[in-house]
Amino acid sequence: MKFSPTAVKQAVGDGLLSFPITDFDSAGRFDAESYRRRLEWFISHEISAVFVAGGTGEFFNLSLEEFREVVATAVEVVDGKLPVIASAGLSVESGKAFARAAEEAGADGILLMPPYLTECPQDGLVEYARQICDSTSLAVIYYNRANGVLNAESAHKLAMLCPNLVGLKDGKGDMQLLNTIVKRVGERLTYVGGVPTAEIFAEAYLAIGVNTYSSAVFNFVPEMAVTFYKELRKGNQEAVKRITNDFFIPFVALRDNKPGYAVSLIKAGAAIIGRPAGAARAPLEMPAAEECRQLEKLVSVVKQRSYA
Ligand SMILES: O=C([O-])C(=O)C[C@H](O)[C@@H](O)C(=O)[O-]
Repeated sequence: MKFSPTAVKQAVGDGLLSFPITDFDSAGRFDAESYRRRLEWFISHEISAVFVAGGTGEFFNLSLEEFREVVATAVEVVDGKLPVIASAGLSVESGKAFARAAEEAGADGILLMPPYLTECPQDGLVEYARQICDSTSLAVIYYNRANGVLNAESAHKLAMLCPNLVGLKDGKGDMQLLNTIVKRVGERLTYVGGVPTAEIFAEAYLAIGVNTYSSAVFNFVPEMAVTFYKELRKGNQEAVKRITNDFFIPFVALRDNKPGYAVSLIKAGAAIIGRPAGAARAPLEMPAAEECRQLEKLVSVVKQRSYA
């Protein structure tokens, strides 16, 4: 089944969003077989969409050809059970090329990444996103992060210009800005919490009507990630507090040891649970042995506790 932009909007707006890491073999090449197994395992859990080659999936580290293979593999495995969203961006022209490749490979939507490197005026960002949105019939979710952050007026303008823009994913964690966007643009878009380790912001997101978020830790503690999401939505503050104290606060402290650990610690976590995906590519660095031991301890805490 293909998901229309409206169906993508609905699926993405409610339920936990998963962001698989991308598998590389020992020579550093994309490992389609290992990725296939990972996705089969992913979709055996309660999630509402699969965002492939996202930030956690090292979009910024993939060639267009590799990206095409990643998306095609995901589409085949997911087989219409959930929307598959793939990334695009960098420049208008490469954004269009990635969007085209995603569409040809059978994806249902695009996560539109910020432009590469340059500082951006607001009207320029709107134009960048508009041209890429116009080039595809897929649903687009704008990733409001880094040098590509739209203010509320620009988000509203973009939503008016692009019928296939269905969502905005926050990657900044500026609650004043996000709340202003939510209040200005309203239900025209769906909103996703998407800062690195989004769970640490999840309670704040929910309070302003952002019902869902992207989970990178789902890659290695999926049951806990799903439980956290469900308990949060049920309003079980005690369970949310326990998981935050036991896992997310120490995890975020470890993550903050080095830039890029929001991704490479996830790859280390996958190796710890016996689902290795190879090393993250440069410029990312894998955690040191002692950091991996600390992560292992966190994983064993999660295994010992029953959170629901
Ligand atoms: O594009 C990405 O991978 C993300 O930004 C989503 C991540 O899952 C992020 O929210 C996180 O680290 O939890």
